[in-house]
Amino acid sequence: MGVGMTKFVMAIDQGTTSTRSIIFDGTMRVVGLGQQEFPQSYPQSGWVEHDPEDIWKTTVSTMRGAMASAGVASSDLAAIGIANQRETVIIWDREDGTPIHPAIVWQDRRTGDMCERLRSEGLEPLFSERTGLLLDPYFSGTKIAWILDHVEGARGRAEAGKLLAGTIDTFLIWHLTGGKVHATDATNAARTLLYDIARNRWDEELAAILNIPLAMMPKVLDSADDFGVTSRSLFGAEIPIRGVAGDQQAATVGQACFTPGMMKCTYGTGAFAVLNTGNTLVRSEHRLLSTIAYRLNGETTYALEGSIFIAGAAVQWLRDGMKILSNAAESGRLAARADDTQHIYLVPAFVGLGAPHWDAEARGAIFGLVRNTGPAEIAKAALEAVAYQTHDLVTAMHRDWGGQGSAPAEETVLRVDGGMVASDWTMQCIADMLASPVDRPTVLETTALGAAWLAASYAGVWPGREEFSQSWALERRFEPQMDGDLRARKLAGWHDAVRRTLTN
Ligand SMILES: Nc1ncnc2c1ncn2[C@@H]1O[C@H](COP(=O)(O)OP(=O)(O)O)[C@@H](O)[C@H]1O
Ligand SMILES: O=P(O)(O)OC[C@H](O)CO
Repeated sequence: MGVGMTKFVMAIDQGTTSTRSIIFDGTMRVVGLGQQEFPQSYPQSGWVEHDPEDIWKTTVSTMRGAMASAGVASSDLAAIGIANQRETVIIWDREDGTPIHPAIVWQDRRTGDMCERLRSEGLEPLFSERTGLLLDPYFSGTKIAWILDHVEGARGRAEAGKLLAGTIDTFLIWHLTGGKVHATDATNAARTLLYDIARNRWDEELAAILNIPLAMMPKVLDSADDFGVTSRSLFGAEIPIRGVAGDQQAATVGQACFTPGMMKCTYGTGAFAVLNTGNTLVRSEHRLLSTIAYRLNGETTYALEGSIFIAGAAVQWLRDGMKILSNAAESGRLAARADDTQHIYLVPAFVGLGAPHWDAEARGAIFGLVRNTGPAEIAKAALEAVAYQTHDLVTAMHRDWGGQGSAPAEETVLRVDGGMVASDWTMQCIADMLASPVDRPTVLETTALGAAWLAASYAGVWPGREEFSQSWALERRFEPQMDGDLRARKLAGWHDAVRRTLTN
């Protein structure tokens, strides 16, 4: 590769439990990786925080680690793409960058009362109409309001223009550019409860209701755009930041779900199903979210999203909390030898339930325990819960999408990715519950790949949409095998268990 022809691209995947930086070469192959976990903080029941310093430090050190492992210098990188855990917010001082509070993480439930109050004032339809979201503590807006309400003097400083707010992408861009750029992309803005997704602009009325000065919010750019360059003091060279998207939207891009009706689901800590609805903003009648899949060249592509808060996290709980697994992979082996005559249902409402129930107060439950229930049956129930919830989301999507007179989503298969798709047992179970195929691609780093493609296509070093879509390759298709009656019985048992868990 000659001078000036560098095609290496770095993706930063700043996730809930770890930060990863991955370098791809010009043929879109992974050539270097840096990964670091960081601590989670649970200061009160239902609260989840991250230390912004951990997020920043793991980002820089994994970027350096990825360059070292690939043997690539900063000057060899054509562009950086950022994918981030969404909704998590940080507020910091405009002058010196100091955060005024720990990051409040997407899973955090502390603004449940605020959401309840806004709902009781009849405001949910307004928020929903403008933002495509619901009044749930999951989203950023009430978290920002909470910090402004609880940190002394914060609202005054925000009104005076002294504080900046942002989701994790914005926080990283600000620091990477040495405080020069305060920006986000449309997919991240779409998760704040402050952004009008039809008009593509911050909404003054919603900001006024939440008492958030819009001056503290970042400029909103396309998902592939000019987000500035990294400051020379960090890595030697100035590396252009050219792609940004929330991690689930980045995975949608990485899975090449560019055609309306295509759908992916990412199974990590939680699970997030995203259905591309093209340039149609589909309003869900089944409590799914309407959101932005990506915005390219000023053109918005919309999506329907179903969000499950606990997927792989239930496996982590079995491993670290209950100590009935020595590693995550053991869950599938245990499930495979569970006693089939037992009907155990685990409703993983550890932080409430997301779509389609949106019950912030619900907490987890296990039903159907008998005298000889053991680790195998519990592990099976935890994995099945992921499949049942996927079924509920995908069913709701079919109804919403079919109702628009578009090609039925039933005709498309579900593309899957995320740490949990390593589990063949779980993937088969999902295909069985959906009664439709599940496709696992060869590249499982789809979130990073999507962020890299956004940046690299903007920088002109990777192919465009068509060629990129054709490079998507199937590793394994899971075909449904379960008898229809058994499936119906199991789903009925699940729905009964959920009913008994809900508080609303
Ligand atoms: N073989 C497996 N079987 C079941 N769950 C798994 C397996 N491997 C990983 N996981 C789960 O996947 C999750 C990690 O996925 P990852 O995509 O890295 O998560 P995140 O991006 O949310 O931090 C963990 O919660 C882990 O329990
Ligand atoms: O960090 P992940 O991969 O679990 O993703 C978190 C989501 O973006 C939350 O909305």
